[in-house]
Amino acid sequence: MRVAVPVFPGSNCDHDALHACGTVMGWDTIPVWHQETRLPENTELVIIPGGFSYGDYLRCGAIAALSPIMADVKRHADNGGLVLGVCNGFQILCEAQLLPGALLRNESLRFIHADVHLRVERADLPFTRAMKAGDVFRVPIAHAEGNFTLQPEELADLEARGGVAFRYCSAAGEIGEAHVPNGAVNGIAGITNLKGNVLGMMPHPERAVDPKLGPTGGLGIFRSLAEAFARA
Ligand SMILES: NC(=O)CC[C@H](N)C(=O)O
Repeated sequence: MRVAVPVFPGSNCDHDALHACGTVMGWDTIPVWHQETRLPENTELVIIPGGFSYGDYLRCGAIAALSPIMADVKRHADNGGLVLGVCNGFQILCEAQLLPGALLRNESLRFIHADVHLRVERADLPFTRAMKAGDVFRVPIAHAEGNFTLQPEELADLEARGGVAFRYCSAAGEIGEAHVPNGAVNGIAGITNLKGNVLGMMPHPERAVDPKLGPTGGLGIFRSLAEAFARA
């Protein structure tokens, strides 16, 4: 499987994505500077990494969404190619209108780093097919603007079409405001587009995949992608 990881000025989780996909999963993983206009030939998965692209100026992800490489990421997504946006990558995908909604400042107005639990809401996606609906996994968050929001009609539409991939929950899988770290509406931690080939999430699965470095709650997503490509 060939993975492209666009790198913007201020990205820092590109290295986590390269480690997870390259070292841990053994995939051919290529960093791509944001000024490039084409993804590498035969790219199957694009991971838009976390970080602080353009210093989070204007709004997180707003400037990166206009970077030259993003036109080719859109083409890749329009052709059904897989795109995973993590944290700042999720913010960039919303700003690029590849996903609906916006990430506002955390309700606490503070940067939060913590481990959270996520409940799988959709287990039929290329990103989740190795998991089951209702499964709970633990991954880290590290963000200042993870408070996902949508206009009420758009939110109703997102929920009705099953666009919510992951929700924050307790270790036992219970849903509720008490388990939402940032104020995100309906406890939404990750969403997918209509076709299910673009997924954005605030938590960092790519930081929880290597047993040498710590817990491996993020592996379900990478195993799902491996399965999706084995069957393709
Ligand atoms: N870890 C990240 O990608 C951080 C995203 C963004 N800079 C924020 O603080 O919300």
